Amino acid sequence: MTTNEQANEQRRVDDVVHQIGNRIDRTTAEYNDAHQELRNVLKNYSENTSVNWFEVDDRIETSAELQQQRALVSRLTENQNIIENQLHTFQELQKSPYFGRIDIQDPDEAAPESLYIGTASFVDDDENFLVYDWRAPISSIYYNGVLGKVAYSTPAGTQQTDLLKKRQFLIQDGQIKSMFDTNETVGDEMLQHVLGEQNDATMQNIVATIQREQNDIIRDVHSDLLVVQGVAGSGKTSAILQRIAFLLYHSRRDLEADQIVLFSPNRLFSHYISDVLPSLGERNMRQVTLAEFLTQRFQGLNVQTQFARYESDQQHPVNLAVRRFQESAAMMDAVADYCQQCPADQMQFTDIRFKGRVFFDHDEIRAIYARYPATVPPAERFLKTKNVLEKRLKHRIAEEAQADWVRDTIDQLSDEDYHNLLGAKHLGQFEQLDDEIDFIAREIVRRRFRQVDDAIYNGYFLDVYSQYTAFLQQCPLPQDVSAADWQAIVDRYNHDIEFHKLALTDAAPLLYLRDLLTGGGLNHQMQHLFVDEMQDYSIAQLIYLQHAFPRAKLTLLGDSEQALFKAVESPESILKKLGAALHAKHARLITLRRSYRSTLPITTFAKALLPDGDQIEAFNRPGDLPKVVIRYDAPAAFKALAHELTAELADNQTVAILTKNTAEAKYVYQELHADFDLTRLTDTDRSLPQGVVVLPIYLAKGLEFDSVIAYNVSAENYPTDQFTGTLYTIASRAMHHLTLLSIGPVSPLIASERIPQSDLQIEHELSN
Ligand SMILES: Nc1ncnc2c1ncn2[C@@H]1O[C@H](COP(=O)(O)OP(=O)(O)OP(=O)(O)O)[C@@H](O)[C@H]1O
Repeated sequence: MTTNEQANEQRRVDDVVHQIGNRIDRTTAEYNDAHQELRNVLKNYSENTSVNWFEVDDRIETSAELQQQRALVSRLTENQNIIENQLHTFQELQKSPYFGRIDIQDPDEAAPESLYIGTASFVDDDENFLVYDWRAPISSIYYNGVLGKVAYSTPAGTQQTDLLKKRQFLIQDGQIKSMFDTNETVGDEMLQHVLGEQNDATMQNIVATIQREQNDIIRDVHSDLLVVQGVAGSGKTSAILQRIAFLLYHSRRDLEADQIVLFSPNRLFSHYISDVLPSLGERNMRQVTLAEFLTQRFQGLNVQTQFARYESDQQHPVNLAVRRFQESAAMMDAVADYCQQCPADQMQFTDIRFKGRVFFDHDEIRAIYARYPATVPPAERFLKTKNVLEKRLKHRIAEEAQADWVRDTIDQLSDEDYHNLLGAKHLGQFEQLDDEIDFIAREIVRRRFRQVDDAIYNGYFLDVYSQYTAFLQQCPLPQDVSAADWQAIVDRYNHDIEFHKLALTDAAPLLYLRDLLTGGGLNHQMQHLFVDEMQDYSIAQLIYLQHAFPRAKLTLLGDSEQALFKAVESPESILKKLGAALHAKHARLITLRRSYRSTLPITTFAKALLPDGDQIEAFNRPGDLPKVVIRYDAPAAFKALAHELTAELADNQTVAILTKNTAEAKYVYQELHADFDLTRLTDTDRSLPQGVVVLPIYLAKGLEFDSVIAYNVSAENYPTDQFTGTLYTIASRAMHHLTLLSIGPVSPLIASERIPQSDLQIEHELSN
């Protein structure tokens, strides 16, 4: 690239930055006006709320006026927020207005045109696009096309053009730091630069360097089930976030950020990714972990977390055949069949009680339920039963309203209470005073019986926990599960429930059973459901999530090699299984094989841990070989660990010691915290502190660190290939440096012929 050319480009950058600066001035003035207007209205509002609270008629009038003012406040606040967002977008653009340029020659145009692409559009006062949003239809050429004839989709159909030039820029604070012309989709030079940077504790957007396969994930608007299987560090999480930004742009009118939900692996991760969408001018989607979701659905029960189960699996043998069945689509089908045919006499109805006495007897409830034929779906029968109970409750209220205690209560009501009970009804609305008194009487009784009303509304008259036991008792079992093993599961479930506990494996089938029988649990608002680290979810859980969010399109992302909780599966078999279980109409699998996170030596080592690791393509970023440090007792090991830590801290911003489980993390913390600024992270932590962190690997899922020290990769600690996924996940968290500390002989997974010694630096101290 000639310096002349760079000077021309810099002149354009200067001009665009100048125009953005002018726009910022104007927008700031607009913002100040909007802010002042809002303040005036708010002042007026707070003055109004302190008057006229004594006379009922005045109160009603005041309330109408207040409602009008509240609507005005909300409109002005929204307006102020919009201007504030615009301002923020312009301020970001001013620093780095764009990262790409494409020159195209449209068939019906005389001359070629240069288009510049950035994180948002910028249009000058004459309606010229000085910068195109990276999500605009034309921008897809930048990510997908190689020079020559290219096509791109627009709302009006596919368009053709000739791509003459593709240029990438790195612009910081208005200055071009580097620029390259490329024929590739997005050239490696730029990626080298971006990936070589240090980690700054939160994830960055990748819009300047999105790769072709990632772009397919981001721009897919047709699939109802999109499964992404990508190796560690291949940009799955990045792709989800840019996909959300794309979807919000693409469906601006009918999709809001809070109609998108992401199931994330842990709370640290939620925080780690929280800056990406705002950096693209979008609001964050909803985020929830599986544990949070289940806790919310099972209020009052202590549901086992994935982490607790992982820890417990390491200590107690697991009956794999039973576990496989409990987590399968067959189990969920069995639940659905059971609910569909469950006769009234097997429904576990319970009494609705009030003040220690039976208000509605369970046999009365059963008789109502039994009125409706078995052809009516169970949730509908349940709803009809609720309606009948509501009617009967109304009747009981009317009867009770005649009781003496009610009349006595009315006599003692203050004016204020009387008006409160009248609620929206105006004084004098009733023709007879008796009617008004009757109304008040029923209102008093209704409030007294609210608990019964709530019990009916919430369907508390069905004991879903015993119903689940009844289901388990009759559940058809696969051949490899014996009746005795199954009975042990039923007993354990009953025992747990008694202590308000629930095993993770029971959560999805139990929720499914509850929803199918009672008709609750559905969220029709969500339009997109994303599940990251899907390999840690059972098919049963995914089926439940799809059931719970019936309108949502699904994007599931994972890496079966990183399965800490179960065995590895091939992407194709996963898609087949999911497509069938989730009844997808348009299922699509995208496989990402190129790993971007780690240096070449780290990825080379990590992939060699896996039997089929040669499918992983390492990005060619140079770096030091992973270092294996072997010591033969704990004191020597901690001395070495302290030494390594000091060295790593000198060169890196984020250093993590990753362990196999919580017990190890606690131990490492005990040994080191006196000498280092060290934080042990647990599943309640939400953000990554400065200094060194120590945490079990399952809490580091989805995260990355400049330097990783894997604690105790000895043969004793990682004896068999059951731990391959754990070790691979640990190694693949490292961006620039990886150290493997072993106390005693190193794991056979590392001392394997698949890993040539030349791929490692080995520091071996013989015991004396
Ligand atoms: N196209 C890209 N341009 C620049 N950086 C990228 C690109 N794709 C991925 N990266 C970077 O690679 C790293 C790994 O990405 P990400 O965390 O999205 O991968 P992942 O597949 O979700 O990883 P894992 O499954 O191991 O958690 C991040 O630092 C991300 O910014």
